[in-house]
Amino acid sequence: MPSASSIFQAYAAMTASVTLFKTMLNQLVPHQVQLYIVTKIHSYFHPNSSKVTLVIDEKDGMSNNEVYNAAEIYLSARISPEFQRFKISKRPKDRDVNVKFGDCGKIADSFEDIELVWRFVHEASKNINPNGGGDGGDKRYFELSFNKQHKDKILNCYIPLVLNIAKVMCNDKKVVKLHALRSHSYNSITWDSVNLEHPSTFETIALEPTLKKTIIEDLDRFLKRKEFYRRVGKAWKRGYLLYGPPGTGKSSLIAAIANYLKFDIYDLEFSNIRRDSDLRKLLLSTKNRSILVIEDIDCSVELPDRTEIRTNQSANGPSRGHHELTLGGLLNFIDGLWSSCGDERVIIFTTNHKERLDPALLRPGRMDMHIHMSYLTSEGFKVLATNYLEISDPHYRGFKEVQELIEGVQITPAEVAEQFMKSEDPDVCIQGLVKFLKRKRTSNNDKLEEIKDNTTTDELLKVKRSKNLSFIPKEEKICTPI
Ligand SMILES: Nc1ncnc2c1ncn2[C@@H]1O[C@H](COP(=O)(O)OP(=O)(O)OP(=O)(O)O)[C@@H](O)[C@H]1O
Ligand SMILES: [Mg+2]
Repeated sequence: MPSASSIFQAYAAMTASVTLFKTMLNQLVPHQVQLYIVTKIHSYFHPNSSKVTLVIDEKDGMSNNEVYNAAEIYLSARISPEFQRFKISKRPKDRDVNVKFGDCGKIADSFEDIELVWRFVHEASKNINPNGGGDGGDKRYFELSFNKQHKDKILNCYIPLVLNIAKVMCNDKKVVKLHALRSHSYNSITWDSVNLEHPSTFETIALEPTLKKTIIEDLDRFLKRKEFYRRVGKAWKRGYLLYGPPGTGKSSLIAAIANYLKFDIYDLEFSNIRRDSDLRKLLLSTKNRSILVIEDIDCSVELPDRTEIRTNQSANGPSRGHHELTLGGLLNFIDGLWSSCGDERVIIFTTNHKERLDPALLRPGRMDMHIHMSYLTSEGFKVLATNYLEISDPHYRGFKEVQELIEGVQITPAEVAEQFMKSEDPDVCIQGLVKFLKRKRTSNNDKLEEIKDNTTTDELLKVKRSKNLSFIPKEEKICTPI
């Protein structure tokens, strides 16, 4: 049996050699390398420490954390049937039920062969609110764990992918909103919103097929060109001017565009706005991915143009008129300030009288595309017959006669829609439309005869145009991308 003194001697010798080894190691091996070796040895005995965990809090200070929101949406599509517990909710304005990954354990995911585990954590606040629940100080976060060596790839590729997938999923579910102006008693004006229930889509709208195709392609191109707009230093916005007689589908086209893009509509009614400063405030509070609509721009409000304002101001001092809103103020936003602080904006003006518009609004570069919404054509009639009467057979009885009549009479889609609403029997509707078209043709002929007796040929032509009488060849639908 070894004596206590021999044990002590052996221990002293070992301590001395460890100290000597340490000194030599410190002299021979740099500190960084030593650390690496120690970490490697440690991770061999503790394999879990090769994992890293990202914590994604619900809030970042006062603001929402976009990564948290995206993770919530992304993971909702990955809830597998074996989960026994998850959350569902539906807010009044939601279209569908939302499924959320709640206290249901872990969700495994993979990205380029990297294994990932998501975990949802909810820490209830200890302070009890008398109205029920916590005091609002509950903490919610996601934990995302994976092997440390993939940290850069996860941060630079996987997280952006989650954000993008969530954006697309959100867009699919998105309920398009219509924002309209609301005046308050204390002289301020704000946006008020409702769900856009307008059912108009590119399938239901009666338009020349080529015009429809051109508009859809233009919108698609616009959405794809974020980088292009950045490169050429232009604001990422697109302007459309829709012009044509009442009832030809200008407002319906706006709703179809909104439903297609899933963009909210901001309906800017000029008569409610007094000053440029109000206009600026309202426009700055609109969101990206939205459509700003100004209907009937020619008669919305008497917008004095820039030269008028300058002349009035030099003659009478600064204008203190009731309406201090100027065309310049509006144009500044379209071209200047607002364009540079908003992304994915569409601006649509409508008018029944393009010729009355201020040339400043029409000059190239301001409205990218001028779209003429005109009277119904044979092709447009087929779309309406399919939508309203559910008849897609182009040889259906009565169609030939209607199409011949339509070629000689100017009739709006709204007028045809009205005829098609009169009965549930398609044959009755077609007969009613034939009679309506014949009456319209006769009354136009009578008017022309009456005018003819008292006017010269030039005047007659003018009258024909101004009254949109028949026998004038239909103007071609103009669609001018600028
Ligand atoms: N091109 C069209 N395709 C399908 N339906 C149409 C079309 N044009 C008009 N309609 C029908 O007529 C109704 C009125 O159309 P809409 O309000 O879009 O016309 P508008 O051109 O905006 O008229 P206004 O100049 O008076 O504002 C619509 O609700 C729709 O039912
Ligand atoms: Mg309209």
